Amino acid sequence: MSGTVRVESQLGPYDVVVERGALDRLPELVGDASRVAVIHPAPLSALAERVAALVGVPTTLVPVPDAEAAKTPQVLADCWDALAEAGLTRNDLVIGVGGGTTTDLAGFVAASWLRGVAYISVPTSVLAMVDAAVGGKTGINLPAGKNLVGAFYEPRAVLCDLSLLSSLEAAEVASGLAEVIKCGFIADPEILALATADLTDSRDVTSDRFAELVLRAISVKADVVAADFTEATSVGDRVGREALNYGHTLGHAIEKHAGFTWRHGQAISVGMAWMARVSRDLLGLDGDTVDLHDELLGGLGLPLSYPAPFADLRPAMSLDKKARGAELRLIGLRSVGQVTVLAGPDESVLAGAYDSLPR
Ligand SMILES: NC(=O)c1ccc[n+]([C@@H]2O[C@H](COP(=O)([O-])OP(=O)(O)OC[C@H]3O[C@@H](n4cnc5c(N)ncnc54)[C@H](O)[C@@H]3O)[C@@H](O)[C@H]2O)c1
Ligand SMILES: O=C(O)C(=O)C[C@@H](O)[C@H](O)[C@H](O)COP(=O)(O)O
Ligand SMILES: [Zn+2]
Repeated sequence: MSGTVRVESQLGPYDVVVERGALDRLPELVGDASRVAVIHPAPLSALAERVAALVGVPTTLVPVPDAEAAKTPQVLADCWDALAEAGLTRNDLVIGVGGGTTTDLAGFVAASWLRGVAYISVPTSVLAMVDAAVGGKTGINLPAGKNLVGAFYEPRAVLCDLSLLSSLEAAEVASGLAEVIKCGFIADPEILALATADLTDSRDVTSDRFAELVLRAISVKADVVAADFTEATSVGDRVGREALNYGHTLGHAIEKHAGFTWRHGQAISVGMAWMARVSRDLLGLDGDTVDLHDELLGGLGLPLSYPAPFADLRPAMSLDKKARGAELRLIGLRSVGQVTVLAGPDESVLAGAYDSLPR
C-alpha cells in the first residue's frame, strides 16, 4: 500500500509521499538549486551519500550527532557554519535525512539560514514519517526543556520511503507507533481498530496494515495543521493544533527529567496513559477507553509509567508551550475523537492519576 497526502498549509501546499522507493522522486524536486546541503546523523552517512548522488548538483554532506544530541544550539550553529562554508545561497536547498531529531534540526536550519531557504524532508524513522517531518514544527531543545526554540516552517516535499525502515530497531518502530496511536485517540478510531486487530502486524514495517496506519496518521496531522498551522490558543472543546499535543505535557517533562535519554514515543506513551486517567477523573472518559490505552500502548511494547515521583516532573510541565502564565493547560479526551482543553486542572487529581499508573 502507498499513497500521497497533500498538506494544505498556510505557507503553501506540499505533498507527503508514502511509498517504497519514494526517494527516487528526489531529482524532480531539486528545482533551480545550484547547491544542496544534506543534514544527517553520522549513522546514516551511507544513505546521505545515496541522496547526494540523486540530487545531481554539488552537494555538501553535513553530519550531525545522533538522536537528541542533534537538537542543541551548538549543533545548530555548527550547521550554519557548514552552510556558510558551502556557500549556500537563496535559491539553494537543504535536505534533512534521518529521524525526527534530524528533521526538527534540519528544518530549523533551513528556516533560519538567510531567513529561509528551500527544504526537503527525508524522514527515516516511523516517528519522523508520521509526525515530525509533517506539519512544519521545527526546532531544538534547551537544557530547560524540549523544543523551546524553533519556528513554523514548511518543506517543499516530504519523501517517506518505507523501504528505509527495515534497518530500524523494533523499539524505534514502537516509539513511532505511539504517535500513530495518539492520532487514533484524538481523531481516527479506525487507527485503533486496525492496531487492536493485530498488534504484531501493526509493528511489521513491511505489512499493508502498517502502511495504512502510517497514511492514516499523516492524514490526521495534515487535517489538523491545515486548520490551525500556528497553533492558536484553543478554548474548551474548540481545539486546533494543540490536539496533537495529547500526552505531551507529561511526556516532554519525562524527556527532560531523563536527560533526553528516553525515546520521545516512550515518554508520550506514559503521558497518554496518564492523560487517559486524568480525563476519566475530570472529564468522564469511560473506563474501556482508559483500558484501551494500556492495551494498545503496552501491547506495542511501550511503557505506561516512569520511575520518578510526580513532584519531580511537575515543575517542567509549567514550561509547556500550552501553558499561559501560571496556568497549566492539558489536552484531555471526553471520548475517542473528542478532545478538550483542561485549563488549571485540580493538582491533586493530576498527582493521583500519576500514582495510579500500572507499574
Ligand atoms: N516537529 C514535530 O512536529 C515533531 C513531532 C513528533 C516528534 N518530534 C521530535 O522528533 C524527535 C524524535 O524522533 P525519532 O523518534 O525519529 O528519533 P531520532 O531522530 O533520534 O531517531 C531514532 C534513532 O533511530 C535511528 N534511525 C533513524 N532512521 C533509521 C533507519 N532508517 N535505520 C536505522 N536507524 C535509524 C536514528 O539514528 C536514532 O538513533 C524528538 O526530538 C521529538 O521531539 C517532532
Ligand atoms: O505538530 C504538533 O503540533 C505536535 O504537537 C506534534 C507532537 O507530536 C510533537 O512532539 C511536537 O514536536 C510537539 O511540539 P511542542 O510544541 O509541544 O514542542
Ligand atoms: Zn510528539
